[in-house]
Amino acid sequence: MVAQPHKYLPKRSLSVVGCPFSGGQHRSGVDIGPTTLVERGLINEIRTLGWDVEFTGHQAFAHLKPASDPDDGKLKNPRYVSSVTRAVADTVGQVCKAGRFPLIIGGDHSLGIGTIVGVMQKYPDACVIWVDAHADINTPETTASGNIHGCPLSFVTGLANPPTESFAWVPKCLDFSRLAYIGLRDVDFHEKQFILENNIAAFSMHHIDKYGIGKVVDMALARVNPDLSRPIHLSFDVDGMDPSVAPSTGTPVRGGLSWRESMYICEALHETGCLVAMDIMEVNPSLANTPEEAEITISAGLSLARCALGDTLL
Ligand SMILES: NC(=[NH2+])NCCC[C@H](N)C(=O)O
Ligand SMILES: [Mn+2]
Ligand SMILES: [Mn+2]
Repeated sequence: MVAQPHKYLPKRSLSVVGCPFSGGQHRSGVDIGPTTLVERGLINEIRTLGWDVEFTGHQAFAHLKPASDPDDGKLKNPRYVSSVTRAVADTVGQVCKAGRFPLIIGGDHSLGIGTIVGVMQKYPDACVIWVDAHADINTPETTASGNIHGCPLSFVTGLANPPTESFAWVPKCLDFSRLAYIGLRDVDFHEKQFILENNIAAFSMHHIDKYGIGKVVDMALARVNPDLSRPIHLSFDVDGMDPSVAPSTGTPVRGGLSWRESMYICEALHETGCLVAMDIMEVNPSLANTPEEAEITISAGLSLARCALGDTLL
């Protein structure tokens, strides 16, 4: 495919939305993901690609942390996650409405609640490509861990809506027919049922082995965006990548996307001219056995951003 002119953005303008947040899971350090990516030159790398980049510092969440936040059923930190994702939805909504591309860097994947709600405010018919080892579609009832980063898609699709009282503000804004997964390999029992019952487009590592990544991206687009007539929101959990290329993450799963398969997804979505928003989630530089492990994970995060934003190989 030859790169198309962008269908939704008048010019290459982008806002980096840094979300230093770890409340959707239990391992500390994922909150330094965004700060580390920016320190390692994210902004400049994107500017080099011809984007006008706005970055006015990371989002501040500390004031949103309640003094006490007892579990809501099984859900951990429900009030904190709710307030943070609500603030992120506002910010992302404003960025999109201003005609800019939000590049949201996490932080844990509970932030996806906010990024999807925000993107849908401007682009209500957008589709979501969710690259992840996990399906992140547990409901407050089915979650075994209580970690909300394993639940965002049940909230925004209405599978669990309103999910609980603390998340009553979350609109049902993503139809199952507009969600496609790539890279799945660690999906919980109930999540498999939800995917099958609701006919969600789901491409696991098995499909990538069988068809190759080129075909899988085409098949995913054929399901959720057949005529390339819808905006695309790419939500990339770095644990979708194999731990050999992205080891510094909270829930690594062996047998994942290679470096090139990961970059290919981003390049191919860029080429559609429909990409309007991107999340890079679950980079946790503190979970590294060696400095090299953190290094390669950060490089991978930077590279995903460049590939999605028009870096070309030639
Ligand atoms: N965004 C992630 N890394 N999610 C991992 C989710 C793991 C598991 N399915 C859970 O519900 O807890
Ligand atoms: Mn994951
Ligand atoms: Mn995830």
